[in-house]
Parts: sequence; C-alpha cells; structure tokens
Amino acid sequence: MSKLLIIGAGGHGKVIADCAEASCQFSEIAFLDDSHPERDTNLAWPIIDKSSAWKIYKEEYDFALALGHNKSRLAMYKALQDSNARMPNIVHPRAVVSKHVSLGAANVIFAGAVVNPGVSIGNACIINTGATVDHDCTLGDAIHISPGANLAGTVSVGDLTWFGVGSCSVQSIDIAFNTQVGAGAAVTNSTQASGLYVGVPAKRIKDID
Ligand SMILES: CC(=O)SCCNC(=O)CCNC(=O)[C@H](O)C(C)(C)COP(=O)(O)OP(=O)(O)OC[C@H]1O[C@@H](n2cnc3c(N)ncnc32)[C@H](O)[C@@H]1OP(=O)(O)O
Repeated sequence: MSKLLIIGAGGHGKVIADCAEASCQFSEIAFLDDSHPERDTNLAWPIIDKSSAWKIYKEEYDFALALGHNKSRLAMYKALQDSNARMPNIVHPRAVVSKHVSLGAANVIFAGAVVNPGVSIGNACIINTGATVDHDCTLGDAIHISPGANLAGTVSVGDLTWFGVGSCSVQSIDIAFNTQVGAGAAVTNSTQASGLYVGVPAKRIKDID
C-alpha cells in the first residue's frame, strides 16, 4: 500500500485525511504544512514538514492537495505534475461514483457525493460532501463543487470554477472559466464571463481575481 502526504493541514486537509483513511488505500497518512514545526499534528495525523519540502518526499509518498483556493491548488498541482509526483484520486467509500466516469488525477470526492455516468472530471477538483454531478457533465481542472451543490445533466464547467455551498445549475449549460457561484445560487443560463454570480436566478454582480 502507498503512503499519503497531504499538503495543507487545515479543515479541508482533515476531511481528505478522513476520506483517505476510510478508503483503506494507504498504509500511512501525514501532512506537510507551513505551520511546521510549531504544529506537529492535525487532529489524528502528524505534520512532518513544511509544504515547501514536498520534493524530498516524492519517491516515498503519494500526494493530495488540500488547498481550498482553486488557483493555488492548480499551481501546486502543476508543480507536482512537472516533477512526476504521484497524485491519486481519493474517493470516499460512501461516495457513489459511476464506473462510467472519467477522472484525471488529484481529485477528491467526499462522503455522500454522487457522480453519475458519462461525467468527465479533469484534475485537482473537489467534489465536496453531498454534492452531486449528474450525467454527462464535463468539469475542467481545479473546480470546487461545495457541500450540497447540485449540477444537473450535461453541464460544462470551466477550469477554476467554484460552486458555493447549496448552489445549483440547470441542465445543458456552459459555465465559464473562473466563475464563482455564491452559496444557494441557482444558475439558469450559461455564464459568458468569469465573475461572481449570486441569487436565484443567479446574476453576475462583480469581477473576481
Ligand atoms: C466544507 C466547506 O466549508 S467548503 C466552503 C463552502 N463555502 C461556500 O460555499 C461559501 C460561498 N461564498 C459566498 O456565498 C460568498 O458570500 C461570496 C463568495 C459569494 C461573496 O463573497 P464576497 O466576494 O466577499 O462578496 P460580499 O460578501 O462583499 O458580497 C457582495 C454582495 O453580494 C451579496 N451576496 C454575497 N453572497 C451572496 C449569496 N450567496 N447570495 C446572494 N447574495 C450574496 C452580498 O450581500 C453583497 O451585496 P451588496 O453589495 O448589495 O451588499
């Protein structure tokens, strides 16, 4: 069995560790975090070094990326990928993921999530607790579908997009690169431009970085 190093020892990291433990895929789970050596544990798991030290560990460990910020996670993913580090997908045993789903690398799919057949997910995405991604959706890289968010069928989601907690999308629309969907929003039309969309139906209210 492989050993897992999770980069980032915050709350999201804890959920990845718990998910990895439940998957029985790893013989050891530990963290890298910039708070080391002042902090040496994250709940039940040790923090063994700073995040920047990851290269030292790349032969010995697989990696998971616990950076909630989509752009930071994508940058870290690219750095590790360039270095041929191993970044498996981590799927909670109580997530329902169709075998007819295409998954890239470094994705996490948490408990209660459902990913239906025909879905394609890129790299470094978070399908958070209880989120659903219905048939034939296409997700790019470094996307976060927050807890309880729901995508109907055949939605195309651009890289770096974040669906907030409890938000949703109707079927058969395209969500632009780097779209941020506020908590509880309902996206009812394709989004043409990056930006923050809130409300029901969701409206674009401002630019984002
Ligand atoms: C396990 C986990 O914890 S995963 C993390 C899950 N977290 C989330 O899903 C959080 C989602 N975040 C949100 O919904 C935030 O409110 C954001 C990102 C949409 C907006 O944050 P900010 O960029 O700081 O915007 P700000 O708070 O200044 O709000 C801008 C305007 O939008 C409104 N607004 C903000 N969020 C929402 C929302 N979800 N729905 C409707 N209106 C909203 C504000 O009231 C404000 O309106 P005003 O200008 O008339 O006063």
